[in-house]
Amino acid sequence: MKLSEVTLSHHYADLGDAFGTRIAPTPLENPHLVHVNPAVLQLLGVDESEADNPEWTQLGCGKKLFPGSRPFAMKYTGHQFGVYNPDLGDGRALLLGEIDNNGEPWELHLKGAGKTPYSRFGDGRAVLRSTIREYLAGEALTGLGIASTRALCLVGSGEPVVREKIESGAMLIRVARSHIRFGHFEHFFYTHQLQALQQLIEFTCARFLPEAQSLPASEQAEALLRYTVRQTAKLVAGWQSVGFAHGVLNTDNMSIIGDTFDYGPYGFLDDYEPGFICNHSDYTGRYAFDKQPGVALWNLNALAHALSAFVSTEKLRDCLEAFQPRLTEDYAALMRAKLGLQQEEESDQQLCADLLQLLENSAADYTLFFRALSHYRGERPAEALRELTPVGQHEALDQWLDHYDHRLERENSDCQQRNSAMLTANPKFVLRNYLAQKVIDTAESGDYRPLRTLLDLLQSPFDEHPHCETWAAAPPESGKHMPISCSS
Ligand SMILES: Nc1ncnc2c1ncn2[C@@H]1O[C@H](COP(=O)(O)OP(=O)(O)OP(=O)(O)O)[C@@H](O)[C@H]1O
Repeated sequence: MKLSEVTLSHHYADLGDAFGTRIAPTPLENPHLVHVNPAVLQLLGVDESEADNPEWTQLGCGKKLFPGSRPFAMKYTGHQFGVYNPDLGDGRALLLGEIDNNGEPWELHLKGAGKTPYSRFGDGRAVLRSTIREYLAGEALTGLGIASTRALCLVGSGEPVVREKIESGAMLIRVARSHIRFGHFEHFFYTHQLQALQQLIEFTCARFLPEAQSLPASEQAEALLRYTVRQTAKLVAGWQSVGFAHGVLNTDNMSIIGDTFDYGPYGFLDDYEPGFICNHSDYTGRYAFDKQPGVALWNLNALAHALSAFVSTEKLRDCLEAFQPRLTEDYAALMRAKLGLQQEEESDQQLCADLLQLLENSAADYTLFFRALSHYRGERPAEALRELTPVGQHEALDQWLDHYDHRLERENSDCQQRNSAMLTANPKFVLRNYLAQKVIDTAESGDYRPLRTLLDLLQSPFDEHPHCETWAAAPPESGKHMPISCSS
């Protein structure tokens, strides 16, 4: 379809006033188009050639609305760093409505759209730096096969926005099948609005669990929790396998359908460091990389608590108990693929744990090591792998490779086929923070070409892209552990 044929409909906003507030965006001053995402246009059923349509500037800066759009700030609450905050909601974003692509609805959400009743002390704005980070991350996770919200377009402006320093305001249109967070359910539970809570459960089930639609309320709520537990386990398994740390896993940043949601101070691992804390403001390491599975379960507990109005404690517990085994199974399958193992053996878990220990002891680059292992053909010395580990760890590396060789013998797989399969499981390009910062720096000086290059690489991170080797390199020491704060 052409851009001119797009009409938005409203299902969430039509649930009623208890769910949020209708409010128009506050347009950005002096807007200019930074990027339109052809891959997302395709998702929405809009012609890719429409990426060149000048209308995006006005649509993406809040000046012009899509036909049918009735912008809506959603009300939600949530637990932030373990503490319940009743005052949350879309404080700088608006649900514009949804596009139906052949029966598949996609919601459009304008981020940075100005103040709403839920802005508290905020200015309702987002800055170019943080919108670029969100734009890149959505493509990076999607490219790696991990569920994520994505961005349709990004608009910059000449509007000054005060953060730690003066930055420029920007807006992006976020696209997702749903913007419902755990915190939406918590809001209705903690304010004792049980009828609205039931409405929300019914709405979510109708969208994502049609088989549960005709069930009574209690069974719908239980089915929903089971579904979210499953989706969240799959999501976290994906994060842990690629070395992604979200940074702010508050319950208002947890999507009910298991998308990676709200990109703030996230980070991909450079050196393999399980305790990696990417959020500069996370003083206790609550959201450290290796804490994510436990925190996700904590958040699921908070969701379960919100559903306790309808579901018995025994049933809630039963749903939650499915999380750990599901996560372990999904993670093991992903790690087997990274190691080129097709069959499943009990000892694989140990083989994987030993490798991770070796990587940790070596402070080896997580992505580069697995990519190099994808080219391994049993050679000794394994030069490419040795280059990624310090001399003092070479003996341990050889020992691990001996075990790996034995395991591969039992697989009896063809080496070339294994290498090819591993190259589709171990990316060459990940969104390292120093790369994100590099394109932000150039974008802030008005040059968006590096941003476009990085987006292309992240959309096909398993391909070789031979002319882009520098984008695959490990960061210089100064590019590791960049202090990324929540400010956005
Ligand atoms: N500049 C701002 N102005 C107004 N409200 C804000 C601002 N920044 C954050 N908020 C609000 O503070 C709360 C927590 O913010 P958080 O950074 O988790 O979300 P966000 O990045 O603004 O949005 P989202 O979760 O939709 O991606 C949310 O209610 C959010 O709307």
